[in-house]
Amino acid sequence: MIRKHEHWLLALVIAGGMVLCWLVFSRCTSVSLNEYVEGLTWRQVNHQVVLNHRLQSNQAKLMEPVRTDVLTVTPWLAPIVWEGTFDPLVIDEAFRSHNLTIATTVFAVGKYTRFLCDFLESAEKHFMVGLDVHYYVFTDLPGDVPSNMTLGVGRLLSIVSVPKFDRWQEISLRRMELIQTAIEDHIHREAHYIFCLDVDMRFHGRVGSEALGRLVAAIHPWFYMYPRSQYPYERRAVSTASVPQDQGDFYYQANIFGGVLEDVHRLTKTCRENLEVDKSVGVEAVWQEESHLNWYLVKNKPTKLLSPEYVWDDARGRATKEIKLVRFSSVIKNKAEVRENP
Ligand SMILES: CC(=O)N[C@H]1[C@@H](OP(=O)(O)OP(=O)(O)OC[C@H]2O[C@@H](n3ccc(=O)[nH]c3=O)[C@H](O)[C@@H]2O)O[C@H](CO)[C@H](O)[C@@H]1O
Ligand SMILES: [Mn+2]
Repeated sequence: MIRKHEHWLLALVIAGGMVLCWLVFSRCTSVSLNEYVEGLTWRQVNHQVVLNHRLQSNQAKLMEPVRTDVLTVTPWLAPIVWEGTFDPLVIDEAFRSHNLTIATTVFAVGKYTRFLCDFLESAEKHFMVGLDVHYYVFTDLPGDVPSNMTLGVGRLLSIVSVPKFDRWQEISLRRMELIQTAIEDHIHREAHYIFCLDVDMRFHGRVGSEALGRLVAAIHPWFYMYPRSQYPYERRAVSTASVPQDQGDFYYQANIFGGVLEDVHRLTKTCRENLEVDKSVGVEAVWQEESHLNWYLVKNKPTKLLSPEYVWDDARGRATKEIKLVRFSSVIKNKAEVRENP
């Protein structure tokens, strides 16, 4: 009787040991996976503003705000960049000596390759002029990427081959996954900052170092005058992108977002994971990856916001009086003709 009892005890100890080993092993593998991602080495960014002793901006006067018609700082003390809030000479001088490389991702899949020429030509005139820019063109049609474009000094273009998905929504939302993977594969070694841009866009004015920050997003040109309850966030609780009526600060447009590699990597990884959870239950958020981006930015506040000057829409017509300068805007496109599906 006692012997039988001992056998049971032994079996119990062995089983317990096996469970313990499995727990330790599975923890080790998950830790090492996390470490792989966290172990990426990010290029350090120097945030000091050091100016040439001869260069001074006009004196800023505390009692004379430069813009009284718009909000220039958020409740969490992030600046909102508008014309008049910065001195381009001072900002450029402050960043010039840091030898920065700005990775710039742009997707041109299927018929969207037709937008590349104007996009790149205008970017060469206005986007991060004076800094090193490395464009990464993600496309399924490498032969359609303009090859005769002369890029400025310090500016490079690489082509990243990607598959074409059947639906435009899928092409658009898969960008989160493809950007995450590209950062892990090589971009983390190659750049200090990254900007992720739509291709059906054109630059009209300066988008320079004033737009650099840890985590940067642009305020959507169609919704900034509305209360948060009217923002087109995903509202269905079944989606991981769901935002309740009483939350949210601004509605951001996904046509331009960026920041330092580490922060943008975390953003794309989280959005990609949430997009996959949604997909597994057959849900697609109302504005695809833009809904997920907005959900992320409700929780993780951007450190710098770009006013709608930085993401205008030609379809809105002439800019309103608070927009002193349209810098970057969506071109009008025939959606039915250019997209894969309605
Ligand atoms: C006014 C409006 O309706 N805005 C929404 C619409 O923006 P957009 O109309 O700006 O979406 P879009 O058609 O420009 O697609 C986004 C980007 O994906 C790439 N692309 C897309 C399709 C394709 O066949 N090939 C290709 O390369 C390309 O870089 C393009 O710029 O859709 C987005 C979908 O995420 C967002 O929800 C926007 O809020
Ligand atoms: Mn677009």
